[in-house]
Amino acid sequence: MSREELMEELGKTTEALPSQSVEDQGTVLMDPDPPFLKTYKALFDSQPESSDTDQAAEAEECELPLIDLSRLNGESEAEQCKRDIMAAASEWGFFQLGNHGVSSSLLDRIRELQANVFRLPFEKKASEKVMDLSPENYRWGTPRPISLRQLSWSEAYHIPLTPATSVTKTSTRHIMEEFSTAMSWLAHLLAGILAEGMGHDGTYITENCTCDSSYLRLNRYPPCPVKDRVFGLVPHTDTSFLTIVRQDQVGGLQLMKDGRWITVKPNADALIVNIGDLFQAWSNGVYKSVEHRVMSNPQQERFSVAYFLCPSYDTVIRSLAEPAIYRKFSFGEYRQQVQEDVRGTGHKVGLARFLAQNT
Ligand SMILES: C=C1C[C@]23C[C@@]1(O)CC[C@H]2[C@@]12CC[C@H](O)[C@@](C)(C(=O)O1)[C@H]2[C@@H]3C(=O)O
Ligand SMILES: O=C(O)CCC(=O)C(=O)O
Ligand SMILES: [Fe+2]
Repeated sequence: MSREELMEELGKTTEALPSQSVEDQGTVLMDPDPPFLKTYKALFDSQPESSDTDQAAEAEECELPLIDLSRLNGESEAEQCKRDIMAAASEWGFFQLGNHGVSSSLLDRIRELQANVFRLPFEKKASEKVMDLSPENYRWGTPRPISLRQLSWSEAYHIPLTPATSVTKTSTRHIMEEFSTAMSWLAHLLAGILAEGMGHDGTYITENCTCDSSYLRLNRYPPCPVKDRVFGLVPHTDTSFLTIVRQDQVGGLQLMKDGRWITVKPNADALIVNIGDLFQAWSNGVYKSVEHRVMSNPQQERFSVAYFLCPSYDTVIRSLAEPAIYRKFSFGEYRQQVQEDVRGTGHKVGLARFLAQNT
């Protein structure tokens, strides 16, 4: 969708903007960035300027295991390819996919859509439906950070993949559906291979991960003038079975490996796959949901899009093996606990809340 088409589509809603004096209007109207410095002023004023060394120090760059997915088509190579996927999920919790079959033109159209949507004025993103993305799905910063270490200098659209309610599908919805269909197919393929590695035929995943519980997350990381004091996205593990991420050339994604942060080298042709909390619990710790974060960048804005493979809320995650590390829990219970912790303490606790011996 070109910028002209987008502005045309938005033209119908521009008069809805709040009436402000010209200079305010100038500020309000055009600034796409969320008001981080203003909103979290108390934190910036009260916390020392000292930048946290582990954030300032450049983490070493690594080549994530790269899996060439076309090997699955070869008679002889398919089994080895599956073993490589299981090994990466177990030792790294992360791997990259080459020859994944998602067209680069689709990836480019998603990036272009993100650039157009996120460049709209913050006021509009926060208060109005932008194309068919509603303001409830627009997130930015962190709900109630206690310290700057808990603040994420980023904004995101969280897009549930329930079948589109609107009959007239806008071009946005088309692009989203095309992309999420491709991601869903890949995610189910990988989940099936990982489940097979656990001696299960994977139907448990495919039957429970209907598309209406998985979701897309469009991320934008605005340029950050206080780079050494905040993250683009705070360290976290994902609340999913697995996540497929496409980052752009700017880079900044880091993951924890052997107690050290390492930077994932951007590779425009590859998709990044990371194991989420639910696969770690279900596999009883065989597959690892690894902490990752995004570093803020003073000069360049960064975009990424993530697809989260999630089961329905009533699906019970029960460890396959004994003794179970985690007690069984429903995905709904898990999500609820994560949200409670994020709202209450400013960060996600995650699986540590569900250790078996806690019962
Ligand atoms: C502030 C937070 C919300 C989040 C957990 C976190 O501490 C940082 C990352 C956020 C994220 C990103 C990916 C997923 O959408 C999510 C569910 C997750 O696992 O980590 C969200 C968390 C959330 O919104 O609950
Ligand atoms: O932007 C990235 O590269 C990673 C985003 C991420 O970790 C997430 O959305 O959970
Ligand atoms: Fe993540």
